[in-house]
Amino acid sequence: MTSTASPPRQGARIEIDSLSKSFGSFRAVDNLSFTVEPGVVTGFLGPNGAGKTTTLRMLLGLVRPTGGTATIDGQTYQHLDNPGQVVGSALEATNFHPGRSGRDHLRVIAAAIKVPDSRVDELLDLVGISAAAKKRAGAYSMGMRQRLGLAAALLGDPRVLILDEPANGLDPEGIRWLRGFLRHLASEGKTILVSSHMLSEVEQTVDDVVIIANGRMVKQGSIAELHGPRRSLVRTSDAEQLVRQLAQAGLHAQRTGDDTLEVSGDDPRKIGDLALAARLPIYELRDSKSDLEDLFFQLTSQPENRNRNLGDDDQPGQHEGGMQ
Ligand SMILES: Nc1ncnc2c1ncn2[C@@H]1O[C@H](COP(=O)(O)OP(=O)(O)OP(=O)(O)O)[C@@H](O)[C@H]1O
Repeated sequence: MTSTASPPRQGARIEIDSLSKSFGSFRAVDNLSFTVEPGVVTGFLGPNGAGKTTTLRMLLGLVRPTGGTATIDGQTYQHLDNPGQVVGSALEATNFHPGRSGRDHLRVIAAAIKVPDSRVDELLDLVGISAAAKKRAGAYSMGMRQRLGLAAALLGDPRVLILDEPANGLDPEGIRWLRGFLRHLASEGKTILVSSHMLSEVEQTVDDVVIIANGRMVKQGSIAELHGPRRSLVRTSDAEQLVRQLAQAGLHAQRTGDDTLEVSGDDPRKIGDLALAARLPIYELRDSKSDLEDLFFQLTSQPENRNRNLGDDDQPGQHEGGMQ
């Protein structure tokens, strides 16, 4: 494939390759490898202390890896030509001068990354906080701080957006707004990596997931893959008989309760028709979705993945400022 044949891509791929970080004898990130593609929203998930923020900080050149590499568009953050216009990030919703207004906070960043002041009002409007533009950011609610952080991340119209727990502190309406907003940015071809410690919080926002626990990879794939093949739940008067009836028609079904069964496949009409032919009433027929939060818990709480912070002796040292 020649590069001239491919259309220009707005996004840039993030590549994490054998990345590790130790703080003293504590391995916060342990040989992690994954890629994040443009044009989709990727969730970076793991329980508290799993190593998400440390990984993001290495990607942003704020923490020095003990081993491996973290690159954006093939370059480490330090080697990017114009980092402010390649990658925008919001790591902490409190990372601003509390006495400064929201607008002034954005102006300072705009000047630093050489973006015209006009972008500031544009972004305040886009994230829905223009009415509070002149208020002290210190008086903002958590949700408003999240929006301000997002505006700051987007000032340079970056191709890559990295957000640490952006849904924290947002009310249901805010989460809904964020979902639509991130989906829109992804549809423009941006690369979006969003961390969260709750799969249910981002389940409807992300297309792909990277799940880590205890600094290590647990699972990577699409949300659809996590859900597994489609299944239907059926409630009827005689589950055993319906299982037999469906089996004769080549459908795989198994009883899951006194009057319920689960059928593999994706044709509820066929199930309904077969039940009618067998003169069995249908009391309920619906998609049987796996509970992703349960799955997330199972994946991350296996003994080998259980978080060392929650009860181990091998405790990390104090956090330090600056490059670590
Ligand atoms: N500077 C540091 N010094 C010592 N230990 C650290 C330092 N930074 C992080 N850690 C430890 O590394 C582990 C991973 O922390 P990290 O903040 O990356 O996790 P996280 O997945 O982002 O968790 P959370 O969801 O709680 O933010 C934790 O045990 C944390 O205490």
